[in-house]
Amino acid sequence: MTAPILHASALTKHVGDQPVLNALDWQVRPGQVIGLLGRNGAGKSTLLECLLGLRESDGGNVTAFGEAVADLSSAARARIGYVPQASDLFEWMTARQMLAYFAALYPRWNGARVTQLLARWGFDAPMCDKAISTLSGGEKQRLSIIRALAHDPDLLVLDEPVSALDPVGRRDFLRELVDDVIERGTTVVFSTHILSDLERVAPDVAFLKDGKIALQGALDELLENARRVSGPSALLASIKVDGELRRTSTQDGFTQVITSTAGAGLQARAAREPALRVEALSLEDLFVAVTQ
Ligand SMILES: Nc1ncnc2c1ncn2[C@@H]1O[C@H](COP(=O)(O)OP(=O)(O)OP(=O)(O)O)[C@@H](O)[C@H]1O
Repeated sequence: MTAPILHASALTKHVGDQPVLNALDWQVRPGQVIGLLGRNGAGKSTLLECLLGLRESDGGNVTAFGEAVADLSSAARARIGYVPQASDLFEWMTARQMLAYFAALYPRWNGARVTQLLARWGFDAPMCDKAISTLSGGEKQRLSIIRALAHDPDLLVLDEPVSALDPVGRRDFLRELVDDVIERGTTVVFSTHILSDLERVAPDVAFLKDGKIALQGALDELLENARRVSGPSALLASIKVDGELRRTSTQDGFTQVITSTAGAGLQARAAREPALRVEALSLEDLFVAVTQ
């Protein structure tokens, strides 16, 4: 098996007294495209920052391209593109000046791609010469994405990359991600709350919950196998449900179980027990079941 591009083991991080990452283990392999999901405050940004060595962890090990992220070489850094949740652009510069600054820093800089993206994403000459501080939130987010893609990174990490984009901007970004970035084999990790976007681009999803990756897998397999099983509590108490993620019972004797891996046995049992219902889940159902 190929070596992981990102590898976290027993990664622990507190913010103040609050534990955010709790002995988290995670591997991202070359060419994977993973959507990172979790509730607000689950620690997605903290995790992405720790994975890139932008935030010091309290314990555990993290490597990127086989190197400890706390001491990442400039060659490894040059292989990473990162779009943070909050803008870290040089607000006092113009877009043109900032991109020229980064072009001089990176050994691999795809000027043709930058020109093409600027033109496609509405950065005409006057906009390229405006101070970044005067750009709108969505314009800054597009510029941040262009900067992250400009050096043809092998690993692209995006923290809610479309949060400030309008529907046209989102569609353009997703098209770029699918048709170009993913097509060339770039490894991508991105957090998002927009599940429909994720269903369009990410073959794999990972759910962050209680400081750990609670569930990860190929999105189509998860959706194919996850089920809501419901029926009388007495009946469900007698059934072993593999891959159980969540079980809730009402006072009037009704139980609902969410499972990530409904097997053929459960389906066969449901066919024999009219009181037992087995239903497919949407990604939103699965998100609620895993992260609540
Ligand atoms: N600089 C900080 N000061 C205080 N608390 C912080 C700081 N950064 C993060 N936290 C806390 O750490 C926890 C994880 O935050 P983080 O931003 O990583 O979550 P998230 O999953 O990215 O959230 P969201 O989906 O809302 O962006 C939250 O409870 C947050 O309040």
